[in-house]
Amino acid sequence: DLASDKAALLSFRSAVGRSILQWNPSDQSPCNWQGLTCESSRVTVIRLPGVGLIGQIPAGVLGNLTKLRTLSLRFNALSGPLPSDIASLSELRNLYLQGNDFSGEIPPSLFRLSNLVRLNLANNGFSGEIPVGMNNLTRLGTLYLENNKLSGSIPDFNLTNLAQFNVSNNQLNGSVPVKLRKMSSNAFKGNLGLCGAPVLPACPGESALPPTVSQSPATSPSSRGGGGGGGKKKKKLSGGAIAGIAIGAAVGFLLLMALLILLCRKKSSGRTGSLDVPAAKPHLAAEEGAGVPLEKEMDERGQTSTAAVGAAAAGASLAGAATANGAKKLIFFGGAARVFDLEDLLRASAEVLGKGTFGTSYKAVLEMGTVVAVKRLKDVMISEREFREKIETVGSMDQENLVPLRAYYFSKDEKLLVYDYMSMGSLSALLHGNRGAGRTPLNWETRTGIALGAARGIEYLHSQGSDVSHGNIKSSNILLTKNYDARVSDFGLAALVGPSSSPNPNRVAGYRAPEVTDARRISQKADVYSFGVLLLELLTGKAPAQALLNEEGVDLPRWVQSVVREEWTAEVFDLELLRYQNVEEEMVQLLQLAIDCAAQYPDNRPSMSEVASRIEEIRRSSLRAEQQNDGVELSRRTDPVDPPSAFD
Ligand SMILES: Nc1ncnc2c1ncn2[C@@H]1O[C@H](COP(=O)(O)OP(=O)(O)OP(=O)(O)O)[C@@H](O)[C@H]1O
Repeated sequence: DLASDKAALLSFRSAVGRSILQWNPSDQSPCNWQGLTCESSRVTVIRLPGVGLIGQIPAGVLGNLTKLRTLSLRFNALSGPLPSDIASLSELRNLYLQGNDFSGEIPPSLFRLSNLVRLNLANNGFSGEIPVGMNNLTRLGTLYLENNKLSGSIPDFNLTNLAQFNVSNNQLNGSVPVKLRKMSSNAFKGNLGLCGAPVLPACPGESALPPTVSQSPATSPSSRGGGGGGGKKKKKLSGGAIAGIAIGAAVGFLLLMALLILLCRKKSSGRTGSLDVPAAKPHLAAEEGAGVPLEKEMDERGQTSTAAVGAAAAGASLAGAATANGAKKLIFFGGAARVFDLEDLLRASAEVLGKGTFGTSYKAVLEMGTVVAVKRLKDVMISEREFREKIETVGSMDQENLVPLRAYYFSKDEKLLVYDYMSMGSLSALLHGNRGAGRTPLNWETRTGIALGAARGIEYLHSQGSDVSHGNIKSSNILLTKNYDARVSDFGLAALVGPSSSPNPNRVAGYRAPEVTDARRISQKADVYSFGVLLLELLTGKAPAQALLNEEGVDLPRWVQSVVREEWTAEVFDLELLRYQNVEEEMVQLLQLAIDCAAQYPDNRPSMSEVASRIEEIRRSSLRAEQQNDGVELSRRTDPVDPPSAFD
């Protein structure tokens, strides 16, 4: 009953939180104590993330809280073994203990908790093997065990609901069970002895083995200690054979990569360039011939000479760009200074930025050092007059959160759009591009600033008329200046191109509102939905379904709603945001706004101006929270230097 819950909590407090938890023992009920939730006069939720709990949880304490459904003690300094009486918490659904100093084995009794849905033991010092008993947790959807000292092989899990899984940075070895190989490759990295999953080395003799048989440590590619254990002598591979297999596999892999790169280069020398560009730094034409002058490519139109292919690999080109027939000129918008002409543009060296719905985008570095982004449109079916009319409308849109269209070129064969080059790339690249060690985390202030900028850009577009919408809001269309100011790109282009170029359903699937069945029938409310998904992406750090090439994404609105329904709101946030404890309230407010935007029925979604003012208010309130808590560091990144712009 509640009295025994209270007694257990007080024992817990005196063991690990005496000076931290301001729980008043003379209160009759513990239900109003910090971090607790009660239901039907029992404690059902303990949520004490990052409050400074320290020490060992004694046995016989937590086990008394028999109605507990959620226990979150993440990011504290709890140590020692996990008490085995946790097994008495038969109603427990969510156990979050990541970011502590727990040690010892994962207690097998944990696997009696058959209601467990989420188990996060990451970033601790757990050792020993992952118990096979995990298979009893049939409802388990999340299992995070990364950054521990777990050894042995991964048991052959048969958990049908498991959607989130990570065992990276342990000491595991052997073959990754077949059912887990669909998980992201990041889930297994940092375990020198694992094989079989994407990116990991292939398991030696894999094809000869039944796919679910785990490799013994002695046969894993990097087994330590010479494979002495086991005692089974038959067919044991010699050290030489293992080395041979490993070298063979490595050489094979390198050859495959070389072949792929060659294919990609061939592709990028074609008329329309290629998406598959190496992540090359900008090249000036003068620099060791790394970039290809556009003009040269123009002369060689249609021909894929070896020289062009080779050069295009380092600095791709606007191959086959405009036939500069003298009469045609670059048309500049507004008051933009005509600092270069078509000739300059064609002589610039170019690098493919990517291939999108409307064509291929290039970064072009002009001889005078000016950098611009050039979009080469494909499938423009409308007449020249119509094109000029429509592009004039796009060019006249002038708002600080839009990527300005500076100029265009129109000829029968070629349509080019010239934009300011955004040096920090897209929000998509920033969020998902480099999750490795060298990554600078994106702080709360920067994220909300980007959200606000993007919202204002879209709000401006919507203010141009009730039938004006963007139609393709997604994180790769939110570009960033050197100060991380957001600029919306790709607006107004849908009207220029033919039906075959309407946004590829697969590439926008994760952002598309449920009512949009024809990608060309877009609306302002559909933009709001896409923006809601973008907010969820900013908050969770997860990519929406199909937003990233080669990587699975998440149906963000559905996922977030399911987590929030289970009162686990705090768990949706990107780990990088968890350090900003003082703005938790604002994070939840922004999450609520995202959910409102992604409402199923268009009429229930707010307008973009309401969205922008709600973000503004959230930012104001974060600022107040920050000022009250000036111990928390919310410093901005060091600003990198932009290349010179022609239009500053
Ligand atoms: N002005 C620009 N400055 C810097 N990078 C840009 C610029 N315009 C586009 N890019 C980058 O070039 C790449 C290709 O962009 P593009 O707009 O052609 O396609 P997309 O945004 O990937 O897809 P879609 O056309 O479906 O929106 C993207 O990574 C984008 O971030």
